Amino acid sequence: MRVPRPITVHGIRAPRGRLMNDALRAALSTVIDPELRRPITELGMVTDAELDGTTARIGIRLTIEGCPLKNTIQDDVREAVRSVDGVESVEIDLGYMDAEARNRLRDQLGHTKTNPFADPANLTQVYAIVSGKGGVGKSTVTANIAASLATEGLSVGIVDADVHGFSIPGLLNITQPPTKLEDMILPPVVEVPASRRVAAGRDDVPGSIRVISIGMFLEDNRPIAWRGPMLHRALEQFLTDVHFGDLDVLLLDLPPGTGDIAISMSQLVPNAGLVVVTTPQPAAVNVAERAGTMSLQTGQKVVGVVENMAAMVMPDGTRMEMFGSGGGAMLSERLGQALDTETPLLGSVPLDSALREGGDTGVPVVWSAPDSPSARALSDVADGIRKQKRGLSGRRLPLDLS
Ligand SMILES: Nc1ncnc2c1ncn2[C@@H]1O[C@H](COP(=O)(O)OP(=O)(O)OP(=O)(O)O)[C@@H](O)[C@H]1O
Repeated sequence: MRVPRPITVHGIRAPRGRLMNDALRAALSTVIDPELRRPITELGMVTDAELDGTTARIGIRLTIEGCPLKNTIQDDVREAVRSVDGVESVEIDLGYMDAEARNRLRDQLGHTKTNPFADPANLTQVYAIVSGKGGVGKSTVTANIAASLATEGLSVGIVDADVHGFSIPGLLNITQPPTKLEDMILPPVVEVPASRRVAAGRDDVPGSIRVISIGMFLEDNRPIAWRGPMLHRALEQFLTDVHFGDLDVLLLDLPPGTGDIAISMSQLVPNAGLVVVTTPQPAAVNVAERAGTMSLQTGQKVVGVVENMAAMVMPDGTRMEMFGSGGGAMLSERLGQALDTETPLLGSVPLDSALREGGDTGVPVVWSAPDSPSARALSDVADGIRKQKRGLSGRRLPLDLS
């Protein structure tokens, strides 16, 4: 029987110095690491790619042992390699990077262990979603703004630093823990569902959401009793140790109120704009106003107000104002006067069972029921945020004044 000869190999060397098969390597370059969002061939993860008869032998080196995405990467590798002419079976030799390789990778990613968002030249738009009191829907609004922006093809990050009510992982159905790569943390990534990407005409530019949450670092569901300095350190670590890559937008979900973490945030991310969430109730507006006017002390900008849990339109056309009405407009006006700047009402999100269900199932309503009244209002809020111009405060301007 004639044994097929291995296909000729050209040029490219694997990390161990072996020559790789061009066609297999080209196929492998379409496999994207789910966390790092780059082709595995660029990340030093492919150690071998040989065609032995009709069997493709692929060497893969994962970043860490117990990598939570091991199966996904192997499946993607198999699928990509099977598409190459002449391949009938795929054998994967799985290994792991040593500390040196991981450090090289960290350097290649440009992770500097500094807080990139404090750099005035950083181009990421940063917004803190704040509220005067708990339970007004701040986290739900955050998750949906992120989902809506990602649907438009943006790369979005969320820092969930709401120590007392961290809920972002549940709202986005994230069960995968972050990956630790030496002193760098890779956050789990949530992809926009294919159907939503296609509907938004963004199939070619897939957006994503990278999430880090205080809840990912706690055992069990124990309550956290942290004092200010610990909260400060946690937020600082999220901003320095987590590798978010190049983000278009970073959203910070902070505990409600005007406590220590709000002050820490203003020190760690001075350029962050504030989005103040309130319900339509006058009592909620008073406390939300205090959260907004904190910006007078911190020097941050309030970019707008979101009214949540607004009137629900019933099947007979009547409006059910469970929490009253007018709070959003009132807060927008009061903050505008107090801060002497425009603080628009970015949207009024009605009470909607589709929104609550989306939160319970981990699929934001802008994805699960995009035509529902709450999803439409939340998409408008995201549009309003997207149109914000990044503040020039603290940024270097291209002027030569010498
Ligand atoms: N417009 C809405 N319609 C129906 N349910 C809503 C709406 N907004 C929020 N909810 C529900 O209200 C509850 C509280 O929302 P969420 O956890 O987002 O509030 P929060 O302000 O982040 O609270 P905390 O700061 O205490 O964590 C959740 O169960 C959520 O599903």
